[in-house]
Amino acid sequence: MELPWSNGQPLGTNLLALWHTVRVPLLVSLALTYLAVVITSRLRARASKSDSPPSPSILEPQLSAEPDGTVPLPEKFEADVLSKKRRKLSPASNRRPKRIAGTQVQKKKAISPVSDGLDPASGPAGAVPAQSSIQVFVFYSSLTGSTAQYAEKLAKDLFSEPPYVPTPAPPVTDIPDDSPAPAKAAFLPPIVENLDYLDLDDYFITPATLQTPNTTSVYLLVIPTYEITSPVDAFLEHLSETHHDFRIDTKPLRSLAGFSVFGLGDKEGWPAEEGRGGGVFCGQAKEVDRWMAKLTGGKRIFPIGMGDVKNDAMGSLREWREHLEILLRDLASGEVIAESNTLDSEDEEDIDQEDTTNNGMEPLVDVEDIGNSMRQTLTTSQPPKNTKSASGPIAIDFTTTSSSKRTPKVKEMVPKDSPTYNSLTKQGYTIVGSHSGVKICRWTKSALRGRGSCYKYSFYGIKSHLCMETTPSLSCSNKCVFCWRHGTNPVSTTWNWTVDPPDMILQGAMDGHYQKIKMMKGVPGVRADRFAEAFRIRHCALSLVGEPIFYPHINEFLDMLHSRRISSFLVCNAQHPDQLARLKYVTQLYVSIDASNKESLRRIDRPLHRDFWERFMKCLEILRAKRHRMRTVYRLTLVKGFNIEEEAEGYADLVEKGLPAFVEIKGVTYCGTSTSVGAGLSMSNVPFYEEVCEFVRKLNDALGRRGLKYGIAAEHAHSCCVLIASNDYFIDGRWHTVIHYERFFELLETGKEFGPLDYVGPPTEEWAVWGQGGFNPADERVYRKGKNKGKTMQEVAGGEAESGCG
Ligand SMILES: Cc1cc2nc3c(=O)[nH]c(=O)nc-3n(C[C@H](O)[C@H](O)[C@H](O)COP(=O)(O)O)c2cc1C
Ligand code: SF4
Repeated sequence: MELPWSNGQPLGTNLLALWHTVRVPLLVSLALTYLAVVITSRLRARASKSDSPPSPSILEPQLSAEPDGTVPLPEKFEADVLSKKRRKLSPASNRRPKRIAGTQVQKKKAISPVSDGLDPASGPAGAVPAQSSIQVFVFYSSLTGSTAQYAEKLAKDLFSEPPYVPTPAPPVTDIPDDSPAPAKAAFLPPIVENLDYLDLDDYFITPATLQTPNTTSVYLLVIPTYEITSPVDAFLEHLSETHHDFRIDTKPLRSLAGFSVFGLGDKEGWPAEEGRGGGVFCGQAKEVDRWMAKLTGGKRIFPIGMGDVKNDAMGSLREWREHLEILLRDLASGEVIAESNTLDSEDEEDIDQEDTTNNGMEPLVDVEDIGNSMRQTLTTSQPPKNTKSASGPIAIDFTTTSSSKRTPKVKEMVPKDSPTYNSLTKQGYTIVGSHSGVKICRWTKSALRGRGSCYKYSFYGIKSHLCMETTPSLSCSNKCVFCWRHGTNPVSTTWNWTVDPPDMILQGAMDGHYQKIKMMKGVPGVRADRFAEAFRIRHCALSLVGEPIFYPHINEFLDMLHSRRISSFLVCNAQHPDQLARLKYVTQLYVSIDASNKESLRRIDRPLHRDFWERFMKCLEILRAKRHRMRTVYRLTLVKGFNIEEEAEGYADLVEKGLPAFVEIKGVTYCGTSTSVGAGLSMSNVPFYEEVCEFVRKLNDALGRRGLKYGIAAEHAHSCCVLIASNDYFIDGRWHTVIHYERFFELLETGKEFGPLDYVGPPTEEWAVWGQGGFNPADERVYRKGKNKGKTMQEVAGGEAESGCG
């Protein structure tokens, strides 16, 4: 076929010619058309985007329209998003109802800032008004100070962050909403309380009452566990006694809004998880949880949490708090009042039965399962899946490791396999039996080398290399800030351990002492004559650490010492009037007077007894009565910033009360333990000798003003110690502070009554009287080099010096 415009050429040739003719205009027009299409579509897209509602994926669960057209945003967006958005909206758009796209949720909730802001008054206008208040109390107990920090942190962080939502709400309509409910009650700022010093009756027999009307309380308890006796034991005992006291309602704390417990423990040291009590990881916190469930009638807001102090306990506390906050918010909304945990009498029996039949074992919920178990707890009246009973304690393991090792219950005060035992032996103590200790003092070593004895030689004639320092009770009822016990010794108000016989303790202590003396034989400078003498103990200082008077057979122990012609100094902490009253003869009887008034004593001695001041005063009365039978001494340990300033008059009043024969005043020895550091003690609290002397003069003047006949008798500047003595010991124009030891034993052997002035020794050495320094010229004085020169031996001695009350 031939085409009209083919000019007789073949078809291919003609088509090619045609393409060459039209190609340029054609390609240009195609490109222009494409450009026009792209630009139009982009402009459309931009225009349509500016009209779209917010992305459902971000705001969907929390948003819905308000009648006034504003949008109640979830709290975490409130600060930044809400203000920006409201600023953007024109008045016209404000009047128009806003269309919100997304899945409809079951309940619309917008938490009022009042429920999260801690002060209702600080809530912005338009916030849901608070009808009542909830007071959160954060209680803690602490032996070495760390739990105090966790408790403070908990109180500080509570509600400080946006609400935590465990899982994002799935896009279905029939599940409960995790977002916070409107608050009906406002949270007042949390109050932190130390259980160790609280009058427990005021908080745990009846709930703490506040003056504020319509206020209910929530108790959060942060509890460490101790295998040894600790203040937690006293708290547990109080809870148990309250529950069993027939005069008190068995659920006296039922009007609390709720409680929850967080335990702190050391999983590496105490890996056992089953059961409760000391020796088990967080075992005592579990006990507290159980008692609180009983006393409140099951008002457990959230299951017990646990933190391993060696494995991110702060992180565990944070997780626990975040979950707890959800339930606290719900509590504030009035929707959930721990009702699934409410106990009836059958439940209580179950718990009691569980104690005996199940060996106290509790199911653990893994941290990953918290969301699920919580959801179940909140939404159904059934117990959570992994738990045996919602009414029993539900332990949540916020730590990651696990172990099945069991630790046996402790019956002895310091068992051989305990950390206390290890810690004490590392510090150089020899543990005798299960509750006694002996340690060679740095002054004993010094005397063996001819470098001087301690103040006891200057004041009373005791040679340090003939002195044994020991205690029949490593436990004490104080937690003095300057104590050397490194915070690991048992503390208790009563003796509740097995008791070793006195002869065994004495023999063990002497063996331990001689063993340590033997180890000195190779030490350069040890004098042969003194080394030989040292194997005949002539004096026993019952001080060291702990409370010797605590030992039930202390009188027999003293008798044994005296029958071996070993004199005795006994230092007690003025907290055990009954034992003090029962005490028979001591060569010299001391009470530690660490402060002149109640508040100062509480701060410095941190006593466990709630009636510590009454006990203290009673002991002074007893001492006053005993002054006719034996030499009595007040031991003052001066701590700068704690008990020196403005206290001379107060101390003078105490001297007037007890009329001791002597007042020994010494500067504190800085031990630098974490406990003392935790209590705010540093080298700056150690007074210089001049400061001690200045205080002594003030005290002496104050005594004079009261008409009390005392004088400054002797000094031992080397150990920062000064002696004030009753004028009874100023005989024939000279001080007679030295003891006639042989006479003391003879008097004892007569079996007749005698008094302290019957065994007064020779005059105080001239070099020891006040103003002469107190260093025996027969000894070699050694000064240390370097920056410590000029400070007292006590300051530079570090861990080698005598104990806080020794
Ligand atoms: C002597 C001693 C005994 C302890 N016994 C236990 C125990 O039985 N179970 C446990 O979980 N933790 C035990 N711990 C670890 C403490 O509970 C943990 O260190 C806690 O943080 C101490 O709190 P605090 O510093 O406030 O006293 C023990 C610690 C010490 C020093
Ligand atoms: S210094 Fe003495 S009284 Fe004070 S806690 Fe230590 S052992 Fe007890």
